[in-house]
Amino acid sequence: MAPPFAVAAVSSSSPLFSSSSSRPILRGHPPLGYISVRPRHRSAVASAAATESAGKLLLEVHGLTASVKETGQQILKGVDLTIREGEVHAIMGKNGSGKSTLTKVLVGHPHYEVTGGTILFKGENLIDMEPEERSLAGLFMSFQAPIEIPGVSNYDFLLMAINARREKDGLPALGPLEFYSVVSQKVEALKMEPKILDRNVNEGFSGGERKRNEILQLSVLGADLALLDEIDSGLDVDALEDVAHAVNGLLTPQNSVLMITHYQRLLDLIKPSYVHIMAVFGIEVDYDCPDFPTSFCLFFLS
Ligand SMILES: Nc1ncnc2c1ncn2[C@@H]1O[C@H](COP(=O)(O)OP(=O)(O)OP(=O)(O)O)[C@@H](O)[C@H]1O
Repeated sequence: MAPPFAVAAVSSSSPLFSSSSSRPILRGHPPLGYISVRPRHRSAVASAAATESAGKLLLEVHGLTASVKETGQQILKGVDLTIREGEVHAIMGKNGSGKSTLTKVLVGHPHYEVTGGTILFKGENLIDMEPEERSLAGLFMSFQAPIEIPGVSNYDFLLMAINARREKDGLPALGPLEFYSVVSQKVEALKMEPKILDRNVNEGFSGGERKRNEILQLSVLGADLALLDEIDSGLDVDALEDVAHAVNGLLTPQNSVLMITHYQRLLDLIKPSYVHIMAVFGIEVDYDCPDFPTSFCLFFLS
């Protein structure tokens, strides 16, 4: 049976934190698998002003439930999540609480079945789209364990992927030489060896190389919403800084990032506008957090 985890967004400025101990006040038990990111305690005027100044809606998830297709085991039990353009969201929480499953469901991973709720991406029903269509619509996912593609070089893979995106956008295909000048700059920016382009996708790559390669794919393809699942795992300090620098360099007021992490060090490098925490014990805290001091997250994880 899946554990009774809940997800909430928290802020240091929240009155739910007592000033003396910085501990959150428990507010009863939210529904299992619950995620909410919308502030509940703002005044109507403050809420209206915030909505007016906020970016356009990018992702709207409501009451999402999902199961493992093969066994019918329910993993997601009613997820609500709203992401606007220009926001960086982080999800933290205990192992096995459903963080990766949520992102895999968003990209249409075939192992999972959506059993209820809605997902709108840029106003379109994401659930009706094939995984390829989701990618072409501007969704990118960096997997926790990136897969190998034997027999396909990194260079050919990236060229195919970018040309598929360009075709969808009505742009002419890039030729191999033209693309080389684009991709080699990205490789250099990520401090990767140029020969990484000639190697088969992820074949024999070290853990760190795989993670950098995921971010190389993101920087070549671009995305309206990038889902980054534990991009910090397996990276040494320098590599983490390079990867975070690359992700920060891709952020614009029009695109967004949803990152999963267990570590504060990533949040120190890629500053989140919202942090959602998979919490046990039915803690429900529900605020946005532009200046979130990430040590608060660790309280929940300890
Ligand atoms: N395809 C699957 N088959 C069986 N069980 C699955 C499958 N996918 C996910 N689960 C189960 O669902 C639960 C949530 O898994 P998930 O990987 O989403 O957790 P997580 O929060 O990302 O964990 P971690 O922090 O360890 O990466 C786990 O108990 C996991 O074993």
